[in-house]
Amino acid sequence: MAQILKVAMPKGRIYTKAAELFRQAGLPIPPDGEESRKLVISLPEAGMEFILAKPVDVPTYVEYGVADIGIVGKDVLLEEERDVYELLDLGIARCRMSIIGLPNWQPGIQQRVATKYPNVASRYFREQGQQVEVVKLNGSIELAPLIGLADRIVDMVETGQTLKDNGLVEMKSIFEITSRLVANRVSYRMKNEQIQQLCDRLQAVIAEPGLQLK
Ligand SMILES: Nc1ncnc2c1ncn2[C@@H]1O[C@H](COP(=O)(O)OP(=O)(O)OP(=O)(O)O)[C@@H](O)[C@H]1O
Ligand SMILES: O=P(O)(O)OC[C@H]1O[C@H](OP(=O)(O)OP(=O)(O)O)[C@H](O)[C@@H]1O
Repeated sequence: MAQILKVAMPKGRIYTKAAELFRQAGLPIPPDGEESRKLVISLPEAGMEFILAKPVDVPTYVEYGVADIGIVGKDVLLEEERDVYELLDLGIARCRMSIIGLPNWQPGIQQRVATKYPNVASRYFREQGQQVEVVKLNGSIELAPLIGLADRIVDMVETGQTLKDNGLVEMKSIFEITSRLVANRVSYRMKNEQIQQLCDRLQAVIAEPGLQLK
């Protein structure tokens, strides 16, 4: 009898797209239950358990092995730098991480950058040889240049609507972002057959031409 495979799923934007991918791959997935507050959903007949987590916490659960595998945005992987094994680019929840500013931005003596991704931003500007002060915010990042907290931000851009509505411009795209399937290193060895099977099924769907999950 196979062991239970524990899957950390991010609540929010990624969930709906990941759930659709699982369905198309013929894999079990709990419904996108807005009406339920249940966070651990067992599907014993399928040999799986789903842990519904805050997206940023998925790599933590996987690194500690309380989840065997997880789905998470590349942005979070770059920021958190958890020791997990990246198995598959799912190609869903596609967006980009960009440097954004006011249209008239000029480099000043003191440069301040606001972001939800302080590690990624600090690394990026250091590599560029630019001295900037990085300020961590937790949301509505576009506010920062509008109200004078920072002269630029590092944030996600998908449709560009948020930028447009706030009169900001995308100065440079620094990373293409998609969601990834990650595994705990020990689980990957101990539950290799189950994980590989799931991976193969997802891979088959991702490889289908004309797949509309983006
Ligand atoms: N337009 C977008 N803006 C931000 N993230 C996006 C966008 N499109 C896709 N993503 C992906 O979705 C993930 C964010 O999902 P979501 O917005 O549900 O969570 P969150 O804002 O991190 O969580 P919470 O709202 O609980 O703090 C990102 O990590 C990224 O990989
Ligand atoms: O290019 P767009 O399609 O407009 O998407 C980008 C916006 O979406 C995200 O914000 P989110 O909705 O997660 O809110 P938050 O800023 O409060 O995190 C992101 O931080 C941008 O603000």
